[in-house]
Amino acid sequence: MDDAAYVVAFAKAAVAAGAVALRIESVAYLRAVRPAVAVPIVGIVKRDLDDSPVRITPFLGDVDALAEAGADIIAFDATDRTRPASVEALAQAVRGHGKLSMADCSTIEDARRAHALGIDYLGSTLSGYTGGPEPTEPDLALVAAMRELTPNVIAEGRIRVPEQARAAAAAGAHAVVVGSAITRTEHATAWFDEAVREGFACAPGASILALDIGGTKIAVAQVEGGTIRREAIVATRPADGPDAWIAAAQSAIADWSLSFSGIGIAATGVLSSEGWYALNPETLPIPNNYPLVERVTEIFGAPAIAVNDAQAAAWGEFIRGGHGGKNLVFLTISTGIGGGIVVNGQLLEGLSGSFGLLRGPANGGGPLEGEVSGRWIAAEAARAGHDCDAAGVFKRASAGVAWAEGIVAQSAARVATLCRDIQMMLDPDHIVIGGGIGLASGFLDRVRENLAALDPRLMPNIVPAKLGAKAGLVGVADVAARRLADRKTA
Ligand SMILES: CC(=O)N[C@H](C=O)[C@@H](O)[C@H](O)[C@H](O)COP(=O)(O)O
Repeated sequence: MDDAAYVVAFAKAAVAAGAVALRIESVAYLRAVRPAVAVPIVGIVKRDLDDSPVRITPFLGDVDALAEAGADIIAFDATDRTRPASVEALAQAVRGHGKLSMADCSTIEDARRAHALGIDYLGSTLSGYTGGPEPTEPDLALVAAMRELTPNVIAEGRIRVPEQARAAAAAGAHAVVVGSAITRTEHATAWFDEAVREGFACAPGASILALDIGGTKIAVAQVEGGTIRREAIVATRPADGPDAWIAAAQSAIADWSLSFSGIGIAATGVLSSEGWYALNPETLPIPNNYPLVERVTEIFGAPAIAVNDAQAAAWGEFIRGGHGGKNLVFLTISTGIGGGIVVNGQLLEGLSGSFGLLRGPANGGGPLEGEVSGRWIAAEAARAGHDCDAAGVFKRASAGVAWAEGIVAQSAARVATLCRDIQMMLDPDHIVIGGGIGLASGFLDRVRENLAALDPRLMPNIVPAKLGAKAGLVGVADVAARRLADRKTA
């Protein structure tokens, strides 16, 4: 598309569609376009310099050439970086030709300086291009901040779809520049290509192998488009170590003739860029920083990703639980308490959602899960002289046995406090509760009863989990499909 004939054709098409001005790069293209359209033209020259990162109209001579070629407005880099000509000198040169000036800014500080120099238009052009990773969205916050300085704000950079152009205008832009989405057809085509590939990975036919490695069992499933096609479960033998756990998963599916595009691993503990490690080695004694993703990739021969099991389950409930909304907190209350948080449709990872490790209310500041979970319920029963597990305590509580009711009530009250605190911190649309204790008969009702006196506006919306033990498999398969598709197109 880098050809004067195409540039002229794009220019005419833009004007025919309603564009009130054009931004044209290079003196040659400006000369070609000038006689073809009647609208004002913002002219720039782009250069790659050895001794300066400034690319847009760096030299005073560029200003002269653009003015001569018929630009009405001349734009130049207005960032505070090493440069051949100062912003002030460029602005003066533009003024000297009787033209209007546009400052291509990267920050509000650039804009302030440019405005103080009397530059006519402030553009958000260079936001995101002066270091660090390139953002994907337009910088509308900068547009809005510049609008506080002057109404002559031009929104520019990464405006790809009409909705973003509308939002830029609504944020206070006087004009909106759309570049690549219109003229770099090779880029626009690549965006669609990427989106389609991402879709393929989540499509009904795409198979993901999902592993859910917990303290007592390992579930392996073939997941297609969010549906579990087959599943196998093997016991985790904690003492054997991770190589053996992976080998057990592999032998569990030895007779599946299966091809899959990727692997998602949901696992207890923390999955960090350094590897896999246990927060609570009692659940599973994971050696520190075990390279789980690398080993699984090697052994199964397909690309893998890994996510904490409760976080994977949170994602599974978010995408398939039918709860609605964009924000959700998931709690699984069983032998311990796991959790996951989805904010604005994004899953939080790392340590987030380690609700079981919050400080409990009892003396000593021990972890909350040690004062709520199934293990605690059974231990409380034993302390009271009754030999039964958590399920037995629940059975007796439902039958109205006072000591059992007391234990369940205490656990539910602590979960209620946790839900209240979560609501205050994150204000999620739903708090989804799963796990053997969380879903035990009457437990959620008791949690809600404890919150009955709360101001209704602060009341958490507590709902039961829908996917049960499958949530982690479904969730991690989806995370894998998305990430692996991203990787393919990166
Ligand atoms: C950073 C930089 O060099 N921007 C340049 C400025 O002229 C152009 O490459 C961009 O295409 C233009 O700003 C429009 O933005 P987008 O193509 O994202 O709609």
